[in-house]
Amino acid sequence: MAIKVAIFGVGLIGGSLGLCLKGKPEITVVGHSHRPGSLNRMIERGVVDAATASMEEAAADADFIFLCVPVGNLEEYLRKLNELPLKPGCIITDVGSTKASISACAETCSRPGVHFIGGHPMAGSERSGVEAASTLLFENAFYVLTPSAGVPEEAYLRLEQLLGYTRAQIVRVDPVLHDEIVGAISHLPHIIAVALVNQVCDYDKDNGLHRMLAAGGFRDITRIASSDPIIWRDILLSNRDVLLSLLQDWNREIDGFIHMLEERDGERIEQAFQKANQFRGELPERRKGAITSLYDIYIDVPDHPGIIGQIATELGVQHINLSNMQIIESREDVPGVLRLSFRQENEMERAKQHLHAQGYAVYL
Ligand SMILES: NC(=O)C1=CN([C@@H]2O[C@H](COP(=O)(O)OP(=O)(O)OC[C@H]3O[C@@H](n4cnc5c(N)ncnc54)[C@H](O)[C@@H]3O)[C@@H](O)[C@H]2O)C=CC1
Ligand SMILES: O=C(O)C(=O)Cc1ccc(O)cc1
Repeated sequence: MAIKVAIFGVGLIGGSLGLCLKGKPEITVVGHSHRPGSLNRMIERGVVDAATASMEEAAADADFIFLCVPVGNLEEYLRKLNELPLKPGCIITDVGSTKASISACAETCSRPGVHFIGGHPMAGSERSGVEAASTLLFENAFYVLTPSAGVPEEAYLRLEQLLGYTRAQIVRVDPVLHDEIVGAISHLPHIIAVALVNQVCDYDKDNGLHRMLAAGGFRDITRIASSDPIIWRDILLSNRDVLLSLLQDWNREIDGFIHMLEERDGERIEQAFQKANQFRGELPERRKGAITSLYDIYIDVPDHPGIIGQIATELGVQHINLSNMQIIESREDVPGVLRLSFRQENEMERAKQHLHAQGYAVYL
């Protein structure tokens, strides 16, 4: 039975969904863009089977409609779709980073035979646009669904089944609770990263030394400050009330540090680092809240061209399956440390021994 999937907004997330679904049995993926000039790009990038600037054409006969536009445009799309002829049983879902307002909007404009199920893949990056789309983006990540009470279980299960192609782990969460949690673990960190970068940017104007000396820690904590301004403007405004409350708590945390420093209270400073260290150590570190454990080793990578490809080839020749590799930058001009991740402990052990025998500094 043919399944038509329409994706509105084929950027990082829409494009990655397209890559996960295109070419799967019976599935045809149609991309929609409000800018006719970007239709060719999504075809060339291979993320959709067909592309159109007509909402009617994209939505006609679709079994699933994914809204992947900025949060500030979601409600307008939902309202417009509701005025179009849609296939009976059609499921409309979105990928927006907030869920309370779009879920409330869906309840006000729901219509019989068309089901809205809010969604939020808890994976992404600071990059944006279809060029950054990846088949692997959602693998092992959590994918939140926020169906309202009126959504038939059959529709929920149909969407869950389709999303199986993303290899993400589906979790059902209440939309308001979703925004509170994601406000704390994603939206607040983005604000903090941006505020910190801008603070340092202002100091840097005097001499340029801050920029030059900025080390690994600054880069680690501020990567997400490079995220798309429009996408994040919309997310923050949509989760305004939650964020205002979280920022009050943040001010209290910072006041705590001011107080500890004023009092030269070394003991409390130490305790603050210990508490953070312990909680962070307990996080499911393995990227994107992974379902399956990964086993990691770290190696120092010498600074010469082709070294990373050489290491991957050496493991390949030994038939050791590498699950992921990541350069952990310490300085801009030095490759630094390479993290190699394996799904099997014995593969990690074999890699460790092999690379050690080849003269690499390997550690766990
Ligand atoms: N960036 C991330 O890491 C994540 C983003 N999200 C959510 O996914 C959605 C899309 O974000 P990304 O794919 O990152 O952004 P993106 O910028 O890569 O893609 C956005 C897409 O929407 C289209 N678009 C932009 N403005 C529009 C407008 N005014 N009207 C109609 N279409 C418009 C763009 O042409 C583009 O195809 C957002 O709602 C965001 O909150 C969810 C999870 C992760
Ligand atoms: O790049 C990162 O670490 C992110 O935090 C990506 C991200 C951005 C927005 C979301 O709604 C979910 C995930």
